[in-house]
Amino acid sequence: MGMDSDLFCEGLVRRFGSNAAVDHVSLDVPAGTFFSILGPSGCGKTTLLRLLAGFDKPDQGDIHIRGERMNDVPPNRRPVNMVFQHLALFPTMTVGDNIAYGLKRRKMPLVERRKRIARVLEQVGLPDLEHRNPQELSGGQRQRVALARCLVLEPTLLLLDEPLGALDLKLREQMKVELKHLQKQFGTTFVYITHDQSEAMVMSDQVAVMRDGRFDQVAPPEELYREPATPFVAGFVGDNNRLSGELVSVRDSLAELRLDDGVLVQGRVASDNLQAGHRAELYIRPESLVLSGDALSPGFSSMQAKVRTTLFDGANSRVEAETCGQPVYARLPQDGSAPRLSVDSSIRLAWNPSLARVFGAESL
Ligand SMILES: Nc1ncnc2c1ncn2[C@@H]1O[C@H](COP(=O)(O)OP(=O)(O)OP(=O)(O)O)[C@@H](O)[C@H]1O
Repeated sequence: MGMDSDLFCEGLVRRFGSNAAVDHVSLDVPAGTFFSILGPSGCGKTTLLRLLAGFDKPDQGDIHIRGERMNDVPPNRRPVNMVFQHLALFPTMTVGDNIAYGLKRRKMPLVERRKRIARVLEQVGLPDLEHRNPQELSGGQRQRVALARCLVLEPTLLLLDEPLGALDLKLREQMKVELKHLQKQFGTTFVYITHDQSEAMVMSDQVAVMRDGRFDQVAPPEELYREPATPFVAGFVGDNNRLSGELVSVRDSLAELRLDDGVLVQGRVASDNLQAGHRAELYIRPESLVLSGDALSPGFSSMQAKVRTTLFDGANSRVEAETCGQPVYARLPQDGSAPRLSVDSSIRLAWNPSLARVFGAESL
């Protein structure tokens, strides 16, 4: 790890005027990792990627690729390739010539070039399309050619800037899975930026959640989902309900909260800024809320809520209810066991406190 990683950065800062678009970011990406940087628009993802590619220079901090310091190495000398959202394949060149372009510039002999092109097209599942033009391909095929064109150069790092952003929903869903398979097959280290949490979650080995130029948390997808380190991560990654109230007490690792309608509920302590008498927020996922009758499982917390509507969406069907003037969502089982819920009826939603996370309200 550390300096031996494919990508290792320490304390990267990039300022525009008084605003730090990248604000002390450190990262450590071992070889063969699918690493995503996930964050909302304007959080600094593109700025960070440009530093890695060498299109821009950090004001502070160091970038190492496979142990070599890159700060003063120009983009074309870095072992890095980049795939953009609007991938520019050369429209008048065949697929084969598009892929050959970078190899030619490296002065690779024709015979070797032919071999590499055939192999990479095979690997991306397009063995017969070498002589087509890009406009004779589907969107997904074009995407795969763009990847093949980069991967054939065998970069240490492939940087991907929202490459699925321009595709329609169905194709995007399919390409997510395909990209993940391709990355594993090639074993190339991917650094992928996106604002789409589902993309990041499905594909990545590690996800860095970025906000205001900083990383809030770097973890595998499942850990981000189950153990979000900050309220921002809890709210940004996957669906979550947020209930706010006043902290009553903390015992062992359980926090007790008084919601604004007076109900006492519990969840696991998730931050070290919890103080009795201060505001706190409890996050509980829709699938962790159960519709409960009179018999409450021992140790469970519960609250009353009023049904607003039910939202049918197959396995992701939910009820939208209201408590303390706030919407709450609970997953509805679709095996026929879900009760019929009429609008304005009162329901009880219960949860195992170990599945809820309690943060102190952030002082901004
Ligand atoms: N050349 C520049 N000059 C001044 N400010 C800039 C420049 N480039 C980016 N910024 C600012 O830096 C911040 C981060 O921008 P950046 O493009 O990195 O965000 P992003 O996360 O990639 O957003 P998006 O998902 O919308 O592309 C923004 O506040 C942006 O306005």
